[in-house]
Formats: sequence, structure tokens, C-alpha cells
Amino acid sequence: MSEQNAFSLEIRDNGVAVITIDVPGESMNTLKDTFADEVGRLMNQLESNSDVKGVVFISGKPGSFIAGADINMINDCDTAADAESLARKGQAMFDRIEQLKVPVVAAINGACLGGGLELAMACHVRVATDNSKTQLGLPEVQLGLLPGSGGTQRLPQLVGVQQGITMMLTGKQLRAKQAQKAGLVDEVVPESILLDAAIKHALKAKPKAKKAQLKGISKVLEATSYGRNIIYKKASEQAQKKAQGNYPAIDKIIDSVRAGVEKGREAGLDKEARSFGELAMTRESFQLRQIFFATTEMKKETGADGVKPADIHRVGVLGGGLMGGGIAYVTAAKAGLPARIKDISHEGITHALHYSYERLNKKVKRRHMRRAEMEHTMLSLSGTLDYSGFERVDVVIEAVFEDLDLKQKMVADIEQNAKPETIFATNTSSLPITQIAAKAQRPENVIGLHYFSPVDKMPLAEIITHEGTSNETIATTVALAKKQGKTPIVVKDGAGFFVNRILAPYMNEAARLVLAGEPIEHVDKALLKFGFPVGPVTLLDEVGIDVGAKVAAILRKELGERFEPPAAFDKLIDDDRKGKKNQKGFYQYGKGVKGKPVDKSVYSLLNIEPQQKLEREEIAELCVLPMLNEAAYCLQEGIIRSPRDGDIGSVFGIGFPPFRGGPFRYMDEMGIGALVAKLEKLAEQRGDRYKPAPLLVEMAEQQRRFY
Ligand SMILES: C[C@H](O)CC(=O)SCCNC(=O)CCNC(=O)[C@H](O)C(C)(C)COP(=O)(O)OP(=O)(O)OC[C@H]1O[C@@H](n2cnc3c(N)ncnc32)[C@H](O)[C@@H]1OP(=O)(O)O
Repeated sequence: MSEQNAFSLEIRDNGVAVITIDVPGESMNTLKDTFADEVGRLMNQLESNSDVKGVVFISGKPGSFIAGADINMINDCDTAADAESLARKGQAMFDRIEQLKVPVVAAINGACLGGGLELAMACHVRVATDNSKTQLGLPEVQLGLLPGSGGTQRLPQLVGVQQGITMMLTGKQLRAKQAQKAGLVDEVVPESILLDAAIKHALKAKPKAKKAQLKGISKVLEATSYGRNIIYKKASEQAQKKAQGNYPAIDKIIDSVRAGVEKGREAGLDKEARSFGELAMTRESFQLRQIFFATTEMKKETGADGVKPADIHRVGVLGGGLMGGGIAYVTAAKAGLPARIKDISHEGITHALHYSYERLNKKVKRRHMRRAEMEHTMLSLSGTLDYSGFERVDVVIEAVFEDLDLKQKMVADIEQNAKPETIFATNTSSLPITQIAAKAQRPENVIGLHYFSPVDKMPLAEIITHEGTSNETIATTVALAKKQGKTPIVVKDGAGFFVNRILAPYMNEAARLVLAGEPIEHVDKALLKFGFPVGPVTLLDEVGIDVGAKVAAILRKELGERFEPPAAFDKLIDDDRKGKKNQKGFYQYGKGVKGKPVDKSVYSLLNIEPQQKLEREEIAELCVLPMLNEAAYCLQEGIIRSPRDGDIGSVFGIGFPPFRGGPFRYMDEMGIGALVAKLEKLAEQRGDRYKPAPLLVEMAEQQRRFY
């Protein structure tokens, strides 16, 4: 065996051929087209050796099986034909594995995704470990692709058409036990006996091809082509409603499944390979792949070059409200660190503890977590009304009211009650970190750590530095945010930081359009169609109209006329319209309200006669262009460090359509010259707030791009 091989073969005395997959020089196995020849030679060896009684595929990497096809390789394809050929090579390789006359077993520990699961599904038996890292799924849709090496054919066969399509349309990953229940895994074992268990299966008789064990309505529907047509139609309708027609992979996944189920494997594989080639060339897939590369790159960064983060053993949380409760939860449950919550009342502490209890209990009920694990996590949370125990915490995260005096007092309290090196991270969303640090004795320890609500769900954290924040504080805070499961971006201090700053002009413009008479639901639909997860008016109701008004006023004061909010907030606030939280906003809420009807009384309150004048595309442009422009201002002013950080911040923080790559990639795609021309025209028609940022003008003149 040469050293360069990714697949190594050992034939044991009992006749079991153990094939270890260990791609040289990589931390995780990924599949490359060059492996086709290597696997081909292995298959020749196995087919010609009558002593071989069974085969086991196992990974040589600790903690992972195969993370899929190598995404760089897909990125390197120049034409649809290149990508299609990759898919066909994979299909042929897996077909040969499936056709072996002896039993073939996949021994799975850790990530088994995309092409990795496709290989495992070509095996006759799958044994997986009960390790929480063991996850099985076909996440290609998240890259704007479909499973290209037999996945669209084998998954429905094992788990059923309905469940298979759902898994491929969502990219959902299953843990071993869930996968077993679904019919994807045959046995779940502890990691220590994985290979032995797989070998046992390899020595048994070759099992018959498996068929999904369906029950109830699925069994009835999947039995006839009429029933299956209902499944295809419903799946497409539901997914397209959510995706607003923006993701071409959806229908190609369903069509490939349909071709295979209705016309046979050969037709299905052909459709799958051709679709894979076509999708790999779409701009949607290109942008989604760039997001994958950006996030992987960011996982390796410390936030301060060459600086090692300090060890964190314990975290303090100030305030047990919604944010504090969420922060304590991600600290204990995700980072695995003890969190001590200080509040001024017992109720506050109870609230925070309850927040974690509810989430953990749900996991236990769904069997995603053992009860003992939940109890262990709950024990790592504690509460206090004074600062007892704070002498041992390494980082304090403050989540109290947005009041500067109060936050400055918290800094002083922590300086008095914690260690000299304890970091003070504030979760403010609007107050400048410089001001919070203004009276600090050790301003180098003060930093912003801005989470988004709900803390346990939103993937982004903004880490905000002021002039005096030390590099060690930055690196340690970045490391903590990552442990809590967040993707952090480091930004400079300034009103609204990055995310809220680019959101404000977009929201203001949406409000202006409503005031000009565009129907509320029409404005929301236009931005949904553009690709945002919720429309701007709905978002304002969710965030709170009072909160929006407060932030808008701060940004106007700090950043100037460009941020002038439309003059409607006062009337809305006077009418006690706060949005969803008091069930009074732009939409109707409360018991008995079906769907999401607009609260039409808002029109008379604002003296508006709603009438649709603009097309959806015009509305989207009017709202999105100021957001893009503001992102350029942020880059120009050094608020963000790079276009990449701006793109990831926007996609993960506000759901900027990922298939557009983020504001900077979207601007590149549009062409900076074309963008500047549009902004200048709008500035003439609608006002100076549309004037292009100087950086954009300069880039247009020099014909530069962000990437
Ligand atoms: C034909 C087929 O149907 C097409 C396909 O299979 S397309 C690919 C489908 N697979 C995927 O989308 C999975 C992508 N990977 C992931 O989601 C995550 O990497 C993971 C959940 C597997 C592991 O996450 P995590 O433990 O945080 O490790 P992470 O830092 O992301 O990855 C470790 C290394 O593996 C690399 N990697 C992981 N999956 C990769 C892939 N599919 N292609 C290329 N590189 C990959 C990462 O770039 C990183 O490289 P580095 O060591 O040089 O930095």
C-alpha cells in the first residue's frame, strides 16, 4: 500500500476485509474523484479473493466517518458536464460496493454526511455509535445541490419516499437512535465495540435489500403512484412556499426521487447526475458554497492574530431576564461551563433557571439527551443575589437594562468583586462600549458581546471592541462565543455596531413605503420573495415598535440625517402599539386570530389609504439598497474588518438571503458601477439618504470588487 492511499485494506484471519478510510493530510475524510480508481482496485481485489467473507468500511479519523464529497472539488468544476461526471463517478463507485457478493458493513462514528452517507447506504448494513457526534444526513441542499451519488435513490428506499424527501429538502441530520428508528441504521452500539459489532454483521449471511418499514398514512400513500404523486406535490408546495421559489435544488431533488421510484434506479440515477451538474453551476449554489468556506475559515480565527485565549473555567451572568437566561443556557448546555447568575430578585434567578430547564427537558423528552446529562447541566447553573462566587469567574456577561449608569456601576462592581483579569462583556444592543468602559479601572477587560434573540437559536454573536480593549480580551471572548455555539464577528464600537446599523435604513424604508400607502402585507411579501425569512413590518412587530423607535432615535443622533426615521413612530407609540408583545401592532394577534391578518385600524391611525402602486421588485430594491449602502459605510469606517465578516454577520444575524451570499457578495454580483448608478438615481428621486457611500463611488471608478 502506498502512503498516499485514502483507503487501506486489511484482510483478517476470519475472512473479514476491513477497509479503513483515512484521507492523508486532512482532519476529516472527504471524498474526491481520484478515489474512484483506488476503490475500483480494492473491489477487484475483493471480488477475486474467495477467502473474503465480508467487508467493513470504517474511518481512520477520530470522531468522524466521512463529511461528504470534497466541496472544493465541486467548486473547481468549470462546467455542468464536469460536475455531472463527478456525480456519475461516485454513483459507479457506490454501485460496485453494493454489488459485492459478500455482506458489506459501514461502521459509523461521527459525521456521516452527504457522499459519506451515500457510501454508507450502498453498504448492506450500517452500524453506528451512540456518540452524540454521530450524525447522519444529506445536507447538500444547504449548498444549493442535491445528493449526487445515489442518495436520492437509496435514502427513499431505506426510510420511505416521504421521509427521504423531507430529509433531503431540509438537510436534517439524524442521531444514531433516530436514524435507527427511521430505518437508516441497523444497530447502535457504544464506540468501544463499533468494529467488533460491524465484523459480526460482516460474518453473517448477506441480508436482502432493505425496504422502508412504513406505517399508517405513509404506508397507504406510498403504496400507489396516485398516493406518491400527492407526496411529491405537497412536498414541493410546502418547500417552495418557504423558499419563495429561490432554491432550484428543491424541485430537482423531488424530480430525481420521482424518476427513480416511478421509472427505476437507472432513470433516477441519470436524472440525479444531470441535476447535480446543473445545480453546481447555479449562482445560488456558488454563493452557498462560499458561505461554507467563510464559516470554516472563521472557525479557525482567534479574533486577535497570534494571541492565545485565556482559559475559561467559570462564567458569571448579570441579569436573569430573557437574554440573561439564554446566555446562561448556552454557557452551560453548549459550552459546558458553569454559569453563576446574579439578579436583584429571586424571580429573576428562577426565570433564568427555568429557561434552561424547559429547553433541556424538551431534549430529554425527544430523547436527544439523557436525563443524567440534563441533571448534570442543571447543576452547573447557580444563582445569587449578591456577588458571592464571582471571585472565581473568568468572564462576566452583563445582560441588564439598557441604562448607561447601571452598566457603568456593574463594571465597577465586577472590578471590586471579581479577579483583576476577569473580563466584563456587555450584551448591550445600543450603548457604545467606549461609554460603558469610560469609568473602568481596567478598560482593557471591557468588551461588547452582543447576542441575538432567541439566544439559543440565533447563530451570530457580535464582539465589539473599544479603543482600549486588549487583544487577550478579544481572543478569550471569541473563544467563549464559539464554545457557546456561536459564529462570532469582531466589530469596532459605533452606534448600532454592524447588524442593527445596516438593518435600520432597511426598516426605515419599509416604514416609509407603508406610510406612502403600500399595503403592509405587500411590503412584507416583497422582502420575503427577495429571500428574507420574515418581512420588515413583521420584524418590527416581533422586535417591538417601542424598541425600534428607541434604537432609531439613537442611530439618528449618532449617525446623522441618513438615519432619520419616518414620522410615524410617535403616533404608534401614543396608541400603545408595541407589536406582538402587547398584541397590538401592524398585524392582529391573540386568541381566535387565524393566519396573519393586517390590523387595518393602523391605516386610519396613520391617515393612510392603502393602495398598491409599486411592484415587489421595486419595493425590495428600495429597502435593500440602503442596507447595502450602509454595509459599505461600515466597511469604509472599519466597523467590520472585512466583506466576509459583513456577509456572515448579515446572513447569520438578520437572515440576509444566504443564496445571495450576503450584502458584499450581492453587491459584487450586481456590479458596483450599476449599484452606484441606481443609488444616485434614487438620491435624486427620493432624497440624499440614498447617496452612495464614498467607498462605493471610489470602487466604481476604479472598477474594483469586494472579493
Ligand atoms: C456528491 C455528494 O452528494 C455531494 C456532497 O457530499 S456535498 C458535501 C456534503 N457535506 C456537507 O455539506 C458537510 C460539510 N461539513 C460540515 O458541515 C462540517 O464540516 C462538519 C459538521 C462535518 C464538521 O464540523 P466541525 O467539526 O466544526 O469541523 P470543520 O472545521 O467544519 O471541518 C473540519 C475540516 O474539514 C473540512 N471539511 C468538512 N467537510 C468538508 C467537505 N464536505 N468538503 C471539504 N472540506 C470539508 C473543513 O473545511 C475543515 O478543514 P480544515 O481542517 O482544513 O479547516
